Amino acid sequence: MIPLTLLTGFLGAGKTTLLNRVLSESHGSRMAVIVNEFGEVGIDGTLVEGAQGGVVELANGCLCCATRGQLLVAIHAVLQVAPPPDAILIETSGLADPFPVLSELAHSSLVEAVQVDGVITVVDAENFDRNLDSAEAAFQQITAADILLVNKTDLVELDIPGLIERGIRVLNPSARVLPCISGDVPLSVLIGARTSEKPLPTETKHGHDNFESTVLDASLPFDPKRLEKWLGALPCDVFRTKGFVRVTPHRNRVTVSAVGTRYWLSPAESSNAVDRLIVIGQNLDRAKLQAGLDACRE
Ligand SMILES: Nc1nc2c(ncn2[C@@H]2O[C@H](COP(=O)(O)OP(=O)(O)OP(=O)(O)O)[C@@H](O)[C@H]2O)c(=O)[nH]1
Repeated sequence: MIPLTLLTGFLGAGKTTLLNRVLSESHGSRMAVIVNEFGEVGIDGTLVEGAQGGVVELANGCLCCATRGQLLVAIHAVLQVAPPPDAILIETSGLADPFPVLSELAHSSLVEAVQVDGVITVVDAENFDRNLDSAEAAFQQITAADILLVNKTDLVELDIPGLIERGIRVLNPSARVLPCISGDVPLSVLIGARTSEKPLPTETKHGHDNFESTVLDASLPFDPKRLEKWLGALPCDVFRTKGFVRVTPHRNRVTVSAVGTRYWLSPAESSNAVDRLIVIGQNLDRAKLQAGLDACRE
């Protein structure tokens, strides 16, 4: 049986950051990674580095609904690669309810081949309350977890992780809770994380709480100062922005990542990425967002 880990957590909580950390530390182990994105265009597949067992990207819909059938196809495909991977890690979209995914794994033709090794949920310490207030999926991600990583503790006051842990305990008393920065926890903690077989709900209330995604064209170079100003003033309904753009003066490609109005720009590793931004949020005004971005051009 090949161990399968489900990595979940709300939009921008730090799942890909943790995944890359795990991959960089899991020397010698062939890990296959399946990444799922809510938006129609996948970015995470480009941002995942070093999966020796391969990376499969499932974009255009959430694993817990639209892309459901595709997950089994993807796992079967991963298992057919020779030699088969030592472990499989699935990063769900930030809006995924993990329970339907677990239920599908439990009832599928895969029960003889893979075994759920644990559900790891990354919690964004800076946006804990907001995320829980905005989406049912944020509750389900906490409830389903074997391990909860309270991430981004560098961005909050010292007493906040403790308060978050108390809140988590109400929803999930049995999980292990660990505070961290950039998913920095020992790999040994994440392996074999399953604490107990949680009963799967017979019915799940499903929906994405009016979340939607849109793609903004970013094909011309930007003035970095204007871009930063725009990112730092995005409307409050924008939860997550990510993608690639080119910036002046040398037209270097950078990775853009923003959670709410907190943003990160870093040199892009990938040379074959497309210059565009994916925006995920509620009540998105695409025309206004594109106009705002266009105004940041050089
Ligand atoms: N300051 C700080 N930044 C962090 C930490 N963890 C992650 N980040 C940053 O937060 C942003 C989002 O992190 P990701 O790992 O992409 O989050 P994600 O959960 O994969 O996001 P989605 O899959 O798009 O929902 C990135 O720009 C990270 O560099 C942390 O502990 N502290």
